Amino acid sequence: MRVSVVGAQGRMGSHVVAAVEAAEDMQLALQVDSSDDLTQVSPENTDVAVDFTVPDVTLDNVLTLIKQGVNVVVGTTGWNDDKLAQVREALAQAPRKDQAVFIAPNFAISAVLADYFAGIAAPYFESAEVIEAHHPNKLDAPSGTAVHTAHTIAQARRQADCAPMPDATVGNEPSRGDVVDGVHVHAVRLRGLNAHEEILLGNPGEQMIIRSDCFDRASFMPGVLLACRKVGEHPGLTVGLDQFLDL
Ligand SMILES: NC(=O)C1=CN([C@@H]2O[C@H](COP(=O)(O)OP(=O)(O)OC[C@H]3O[C@@H](n4cnc5c(N)ncnc54)[C@H](OP(=O)(O)O)[C@@H]3O)[C@@H](O)[C@H]2O)C=CC1
Ligand SMILES: O=C(O)C1=N[C@H](C(=O)O)C[C@H](O)C1
Repeated sequence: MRVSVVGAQGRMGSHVVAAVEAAEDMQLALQVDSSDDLTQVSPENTDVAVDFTVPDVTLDNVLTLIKQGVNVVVGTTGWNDDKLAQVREALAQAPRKDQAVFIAPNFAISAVLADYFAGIAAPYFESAEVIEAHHPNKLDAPSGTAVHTAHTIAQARRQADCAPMPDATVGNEPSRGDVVDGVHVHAVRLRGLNAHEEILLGNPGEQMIIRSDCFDRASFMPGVLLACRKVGEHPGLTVGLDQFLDL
């Protein structure tokens, strides 16, 4: 499998380059950075392109790669329903019928399972809030993972017909964090940290905390390689590594 890496010199991209080089069933094809022409990536040299760039450019990159006729694995954050709809539309007009795009807010197994467990637990608690903590070089806030977890919690609570969460705060106090799909999300940026998430769940007299700590970017690599191997088996758009695990 020939894998090209877009954003190859970045913190994640450089790890992906090394992981692909070390994988016996993969061959590193092109390394693309911000000054390079993305249209050099094509089916002649690439089976899967992996994008770890920045939230502002990832949609355009994916649309270009779809037109180029290659499958895409995306780890970059910044996705919303409108952007995902544009990807689906582009895939419907793609050069190949079986073309595939896979987007994951997080490739680490601890984070994927934390999100999954949060969905199971959320209907059993009156309150749920998310705290994410990252290295201070991160551009976006809250993290893509925390946004995804907030939607997971909200969806599980809607399905279970839960009552609104108790909260007597008057007005939209910034100190209560961002509100994503009705769930409060708090973002910390601290030197020394990498990528961490806590899901706090509360009932009268009890609390449960689900926590994921990614101390090193090595934690994301098995998920990235799994996605490269699986993406071709799932034509269309797939979101979330949980879709490729037997959960
Ligand atoms: N899904 C997951 O598991 C994970 C997701 N992430 C996400 O991945 C993204 C990247 O994170 P990180 O590696 O830390 O960020 P970095 O800033 O270290 O890397 C981004 C890289 O993308 C390059 N770049 C910018 N624009 C383009 C472009 N148009 N074409 C090609 N390359 C471009 C940058 O180059 P230059 O500096 O020259 O502009 C830079 O090398 C973020 O959105 C982050 O949240 C991070 C970790 C795990
Ligand atoms: O920027 C990062 O570092 C990370 N970004 C992703 C996110 O925003 O959720 C995944 C992980 O948290 C690391």
